[in-house]
Amino acid sequence: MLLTDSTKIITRDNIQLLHIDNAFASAEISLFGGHILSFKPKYDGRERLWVSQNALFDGKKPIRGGIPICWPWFGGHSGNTDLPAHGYVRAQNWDILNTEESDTGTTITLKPQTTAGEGFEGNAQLTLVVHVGQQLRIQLLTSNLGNTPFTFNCALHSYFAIADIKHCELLGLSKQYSDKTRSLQMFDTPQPYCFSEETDRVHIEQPKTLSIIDKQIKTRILSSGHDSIVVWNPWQDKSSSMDDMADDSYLTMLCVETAVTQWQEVAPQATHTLEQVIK
Ligand SMILES: O=P(O)(O)OC[C@H]1O[C@@H](O)[C@H](O)[C@@H](O)[C@@H]1O
Repeated sequence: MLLTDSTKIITRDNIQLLHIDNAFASAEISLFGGHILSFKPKYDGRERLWVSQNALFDGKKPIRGGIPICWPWFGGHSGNTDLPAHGYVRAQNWDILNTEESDTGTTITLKPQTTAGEGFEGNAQLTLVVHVGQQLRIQLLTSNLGNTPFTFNCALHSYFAIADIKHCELLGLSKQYSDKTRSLQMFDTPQPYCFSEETDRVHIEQPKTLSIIDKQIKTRILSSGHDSIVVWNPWQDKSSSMDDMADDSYLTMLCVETAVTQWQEVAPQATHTLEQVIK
């Protein structure tokens, strides 16, 4: 695969990373999982993504942090609890299909080595298109190559780097959410939306724009092709119980995930596009 001048491959432990450095930004994408690990626009030099200091790069376990790709289901599998949470492509090696430079940045196209796996019957093609420019644009395209429709769920499970979870606010959500920490009961979205405990919520609404306000600094998240936004912070006890998170690391991260959780149908020869843009 021919890489452009602004892209190179580096190795970290057992995995290969694509490092991108162009006039607008730098970024890093792990070929294990098609998993974006870093995005730093040059106009402010601020890292937008959080990666756990205890994350494993063993090429077996999904990386804790960055933007895991959840597909073709979200959370646990509905029929078989033995199957991996969030699907199987985040623990797979991905291939580079193309790298391209334009006036606005570098575009990288990747695909997982296979889309077939236990727990999913569809004949699908999955493509990840990442544009690294002044903003980061991520598109996850799910195409149906078969003759019958299939349904799937997915998410761009972004971990945002923040200064302090106890002093940050999420703007842009207003309806009800299903609370995974309270037996999936429905609650009204708090206003203002601040954080003081374990948070694991599926908001069934489709806001185009969300903002994380963190010590006056704003990170903007634009979404399309989604039916939900998932908001997650494990808080202290769960962080401590996870091997790949430090005890206090919940303080500096917030997941805001552009997601499909309501089983999107894809007709034969059709393509569904899930998109998240980070500014
Ligand atoms: O540990 P994992 O599989 O990466 O998942 C992390 C979290 O991901 C969130 O999307 C889920 O809503 C949480 O329930 C889950 O704990």
